[in-house]
Parts: sequence; C-alpha cells; structure tokens
Amino acid sequence: MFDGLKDKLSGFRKDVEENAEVEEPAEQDETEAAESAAAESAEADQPTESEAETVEASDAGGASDGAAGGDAADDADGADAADDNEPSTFQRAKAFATGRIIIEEEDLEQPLWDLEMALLESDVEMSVAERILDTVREKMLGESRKQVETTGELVESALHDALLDVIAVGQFDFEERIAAADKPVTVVFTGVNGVGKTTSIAKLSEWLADRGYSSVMANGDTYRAGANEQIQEHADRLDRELISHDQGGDPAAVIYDGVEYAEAHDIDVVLGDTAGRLHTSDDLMAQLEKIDRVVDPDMTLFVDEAVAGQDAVNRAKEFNDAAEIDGAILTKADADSSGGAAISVAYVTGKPILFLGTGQGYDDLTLFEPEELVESLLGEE
Ligand SMILES: Nc1nc2c(ncn2[C@@H]2O[C@H](COP(=O)(O)OP(=O)(O)OP(=O)(O)O)[C@@H](O)[C@H]2O)c(=O)[nH]1
Repeated sequence: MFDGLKDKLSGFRKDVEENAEVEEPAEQDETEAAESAAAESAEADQPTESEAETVEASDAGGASDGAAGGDAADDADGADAADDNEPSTFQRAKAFATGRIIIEEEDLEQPLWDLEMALLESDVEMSVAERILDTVREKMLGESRKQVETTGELVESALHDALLDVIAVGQFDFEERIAAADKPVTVVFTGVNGVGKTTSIAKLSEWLADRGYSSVMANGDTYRAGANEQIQEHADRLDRELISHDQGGDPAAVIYDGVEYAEAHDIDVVLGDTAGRLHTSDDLMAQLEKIDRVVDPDMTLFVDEAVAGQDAVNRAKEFNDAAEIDGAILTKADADSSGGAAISVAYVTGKPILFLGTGQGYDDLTLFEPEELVESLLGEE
C-alpha cells in the first residue's frame, strides 16, 4: 500500500542528507573547532576550498566578513552570507563551534523541488503539496540542531509533521461518534458508481457487528438496474435486513423506511446506499439534497477509490459542495501505490478519511489512523 509514495519520501530524505553533508562538523570537538577557526582566520590569505567553511568563522567577536574568507566561501559553495534569509557567518561559526548545524535554503532548494515533483507525480493535490513543502521548509530552514541529531532524523521529523498536518484534518473517532449518537444512527453513502460503495456498506455493517452494533441496509440507489440484487446479495451473505423499493422509486423514501424499520426493531445503525449516477450530475446532487432534507442523516460518508488519485480528490470536493459530507472512505487502498488521494482528501474537503478499504473481503476495512499512516509512509520496511 502506497509503496511508490514511500519510495519518493525516502528519496527526499537521501537528497537532503547528501546536500547537507558538507555542513556536518568534522570529528573535531568543540574546542578544536573553535581553535581551528581562530587559527585559520589568522592565516586567511590563501584558504583552500575545503577550509572555506571553517574560515568563515573568522571572528567570534562579530566582525563577520573577513574579506578573503568570505569570498572564498562564496566561491566554494555559492553561498551568499549577506543574504537576509540565511544564517549569518557569525551564527554559523557559533553553531559550528557548539556542535550545532544550520540547514540553509540552498541545501533544500533542489530536494524540495524534487519533493514537489514527486508529490505531484503521486497525485497529491497541488495545494496539499504546497502546504507540505511550506511546512517542511519552515521546520528545517535555519534550524539548528544538536550534533547527535542526524540530518536524516531532522528531515524525518519535518516530513512527519508536514504530512500529519494535511492528513489529520478534521479527524474524529468514528466509533465514539456512533456510540454517543441517539439510535438509530443514519449513515448515508455517496459517491460515483463502481468505486466500491455497496461493498463498503456491507463491510461497515460487519465492522459495526464486530463492535456490538446491529445495522439494517437501505438501498437508495433506485436508478440503476440490478442495484437491488447487488446489495441483496451482500445482505443475504451477512444475514442483514435490506429495505428496498422498486427501480425508479424515491430514494429518500427508501432510506426513511429504513429508519422506521430500525426504530421498530431496535436496530442501532441504518446504512443508506445512494445512486452514483443519474441523468445529469445536477439531478444527482438534487437527489442527495432531498435525502438530506427528508432523512436528515447523522452522517454522510463519501466513498471513492484510492486508485483514482486526483479524480477521487476532485469528486470528494464536488460531492462535499453538493451534500456536505462528514467523512470519506477510500477503497482499493490495497491496490494503490501513489497514496495521493489518501494524503489529499482531508485537506481539500476539510473532512477526514475514516476508513480505508483494503481488499474484497468483508473484513478488509481498516480504521484510518493518520499517525499510523504517516509512520508507515516514513518507515523503513
Ligand atoms: N481490491 C479491492 N477491491 C474492492 C474494494 N472495495 C470494493 N472492491 C471491489 O470493487 C468492485 C466494485 O465494488 P461495488 O461495491 O460493486 O461498487 P459500487 O460503488 O457499489 O458500485 P455501484 O453499485 O455500481 O455503485 C467490486 O468488485 C468489489 O469487490 C477494496 O477495498 N479493495
């Protein structure tokens, strides 16, 4: 799951490590570093390239630019010590002497560019990729760190915070929400055809049963021929009641009947399917609005497939605009290498991903845990 994205994130870590390597202090201890800086400043007339970094530490009193040393450093690594965005020569010398290191913009420029390309290639939505880059830049730039902390660890912590920031938007505890709500809880599923909506309803019914909640299914997809039979198969296999009307019936009425059935039979949760396509997308959205009005569901969950990447993100936005969603289920995550939708949906809609579909079996529904996902994306395995 999301292997392509994992590789790309690990590529960024390696890039920064390579670029920042020149900044690592040699095996000098603090005093040696300070002494060597002072000694070299005295004979700064002809610094070699390899000495250039240390030569910058020419004056611990703060007269920052020993002309020869400053120029040599600029020649050696292209740095412009006078640039406001960069740490001053004095800051760097001090950081060096105390065993702390400062990451500079130029160390990050290329790796950040590559990271942006990698995220976009992975179908991460543009605004989400930009937000991730901003956070990584902010967390790393000018950051001084203890010698013991490796560049890799610093990158990892910046990436961790940046990813979590976008993935965990709006996250809430689904089970707690079900437990706390008045019963029956009505959950309506929206999303286009063929993405795994009906299968997800069946999976969620099983997930709820595993936690002690009974459920009834209601087929609000009265548009598509064969929809009743398809969901009936799941209901039969799981031994659940299905409420359905004939094709062409009013979907709001079906789900309403589902709620009445649940009230009469002391059922905890109503799982209402909806059509994924009508004559026009306006008709579809109007139908969802009507369901909202008539049934007033406790939760509306948008279902789409992780493998659809950007398309899934765009659809999530559209459906959320038409009939506000409370969360999303991303199916077929088991077949998705890019991870772009999983990273983008919450940030773009402001509503959390609640479950991942991870296979075709009824048990293949995994509660979405942002922290776990981030750790697995940054993990070594
Ligand atoms: N690998 C994998 N396949 C899945 C997952 N979820 C659903 N599928 C498969 O995707 C196909 C479509 O699923 P459906 O539940 O029929 O899709 P739907 O959105 O209800 O489609 P309509 O009923 O046409 O609206 C089926 O073959 C499912 O077994 C998943 O998480 N992983």
